[in-house]
Formats: sequence, C-alpha cells, structure tokens
Amino acid sequence: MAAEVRPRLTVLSGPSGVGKSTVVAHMRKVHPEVWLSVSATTRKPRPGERHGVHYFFVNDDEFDKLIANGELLEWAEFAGNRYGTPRGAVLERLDNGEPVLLEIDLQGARLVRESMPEAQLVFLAPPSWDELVRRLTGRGTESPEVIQRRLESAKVELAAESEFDTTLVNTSVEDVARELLALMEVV
Ligand SMILES: Nc1nc2c(ncn2[C@@H]2O[C@H](COP(=O)(O)OP(=O)(O)O)[C@@H](O)[C@H]2O)c(=O)[nH]1
Ligand SMILES: Nc1ncnc2c1ncn2[C@@H]1O[C@H](COP(=O)(O)OP(=O)(O)O)[C@@H](O)[C@H]1O
Repeated sequence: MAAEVRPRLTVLSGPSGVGKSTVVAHMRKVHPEVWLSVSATTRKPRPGERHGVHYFFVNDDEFDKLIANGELLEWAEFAGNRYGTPRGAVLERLDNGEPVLLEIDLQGARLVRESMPEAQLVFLAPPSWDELVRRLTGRGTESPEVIQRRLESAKVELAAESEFDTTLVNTSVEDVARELLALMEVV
C-alpha cells in the first residue's frame, strides 16, 4: 500500500458569519503554535482588529502592487473588497514541514486547489440557514446592506460544499476546533 500522504496545507472556508474566526481563535488559544496565515485586505478594520494580527490592511494601490509583484499565493474579491494570501510566509512554513492554515473564501479555496492539489479543503457549515443569518446579524459589525451582500455570497458558498474534502458543522466551537486540529494532525 502506498504511504499515506500527509496534507500540510489546510484551507478553511465557509460563509461569512458561520464562525470561522471564532473557531480559529479558540483553536489557537488551545494550541498557540498553530500558524494561521495573515491575509492582506482592502477592507477597513473593524473595531478591535489590528494590522498584522487579523489582517494587513492596505489600500487599493498597495494591493495592486502585491499582485503585480507576485507576492500573493491567491487573491479574490469578496463583497466589494479584495483579500489575498501572502505567498512568502506560507511557503517558508511549508518548507519547514510546519502545518499551515488558511482561512479564505470559496474562490480562494478553488485557486489553492488548482495550484496546490495536495492541500486539504475544509468547509465550515452553519447548523441551519436561520442560524447563519442570526450569527451574521448578531455580530453587529456590518450594515444591513453589507449583511445582505454577504448573505448572497453565502448562498453561492453553501452550494459549493461538495467541492470540499471535509465538512464540519459549527454547532460547538470547541468540537469544531478539536476536529480541525485532528485534520491538521496537530493532535
Ligand atoms: N480568497 C481569500 N479570501 C480571504 C482571504 N482572507 C480572508 N478571506 C475571506 O474573505 C471573506 C470576508 O472576510 P471578512 O471581511 O474578514 O469577513 P468575515 O469572514 O465575515 O469575518 C471570508 O470568507 C474570508 O475567509 C484571503 O487571503 N484570500
Ligand atoms: N458555534 C457557535 N455557536 C453560536 N455562535 C457562534 C458560534 N460560532 C461563532 N458564533 C458567533 O457567530 C458570529 C460570527 O462568527 P465569526 O467567527 O465572526 O464568523 P466568520 O469569521 O465565519 O465570519 C460571532 O458573533 C460569533 O460569536
């Protein structure tokens, strides 16, 4: 039997408001050594978000330069803003044999699947549509227009679940964080 190929790059995707950031934050509280790529974005910071921690917040010109210089592993436009994964830090860690986690949207997940077929794609699903709406609205960080836009994207993302290797339903943050760590072979 062929030796098992251990996926070292894990991509976590799922609709806005499903709880990706919450799960990742919990996971890193339990296992601070797990490295999460910090994306660049043209979105404005939410209260409490810090440059270099949650995102590298850049303007349109700076984002254009990142693309032109080939510094992004993938990038996509989501609900009116651009988001991209800095290539260097990800490749450096993979070269060192360290597990790497990307929290990116569906378009980004598809691009990673093309360029790095060994990556494992994990879809985070809500327990129900109503619960997704409740979480996105309850977070209180977006205007009604932006919430509407994100719910439109959510419909598209939910329809693509079968493209992923694994689905985790976010009922319990602790359970999902544990399952994700197991998939990443951290525990
Ligand atoms: N393709 C891609 N998507 C990203 C990247 N960083 C974040 N995203 C995705 O962009 C979407 C919007 O992110 P954000 O504005 O932080 O909203 P939130 O997911 O609702 O908290 C989410 O689906 C993120 O997973 C990236 O580097 N590349
Ligand atoms: N398992 C869960 N049960 C209940 N609420 C949750 C759960 N996971 C996340 N939430 C809440 O849902 C909202 C959206 O979560 P967030 O992590 O910001 O989502 P995402 O990063 O996917 O956009 C937040 O208010 C968060 O506290």
